[in-house]
Amino acid sequence: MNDILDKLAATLEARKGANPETSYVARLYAQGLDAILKKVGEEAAETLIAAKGGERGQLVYEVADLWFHTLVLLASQGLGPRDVLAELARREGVSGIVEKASRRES
Ligand SMILES: N=c1c2ncn([C@@H]3O[C@H](COP(=O)(O)OP(=O)(O)OP(=O)(O)O)[C@@H](O)[C@H]3O)c2ncn1[C@@H]1O[C@H](COP(=O)(O)O)[C@@H](O)[C@H]1O
Repeated sequence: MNDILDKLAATLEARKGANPETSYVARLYAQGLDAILKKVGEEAAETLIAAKGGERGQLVYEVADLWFHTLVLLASQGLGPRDVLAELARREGVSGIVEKASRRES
């Protein structure tokens, strides 16, 4: 399942030297962080609308757009999906309720 994430991450890295005329990703990089953040925000909003609309296929489509743009954001910051997967792995098995309570104690 991570194959596609690794492949996409490699493509996003390679696009750092690509032509913004021919590459959507290179265009986003060239537009800068605020433009990438704007797309992440838009895709998050479209995900909310899709979820409220109740059409499962549309929700998957919008979440794919959201994940894609967050991967562009990570790449722009020198990060990648493996960093996020490592964080999720670190959290694995720790209940959110327990984790939140431990934050209050410290
Ligand atoms: N997975 C994606 C992917 N998902 C979504 N998108 C693009 O993200 C944009 C989403 O924008 P919106 O949904 O807001 O639609 P829009 O209104 O057309 O967009 P805007 O005019 O608002 O920018 C569209 O242009 C989609 O085509 C993607 N573009 C590229 N990829 C991957 O990135 C690779 C590199 O792409 P290029 O850099 O373009 O070669 C591709 O081979 C794909 O694997």
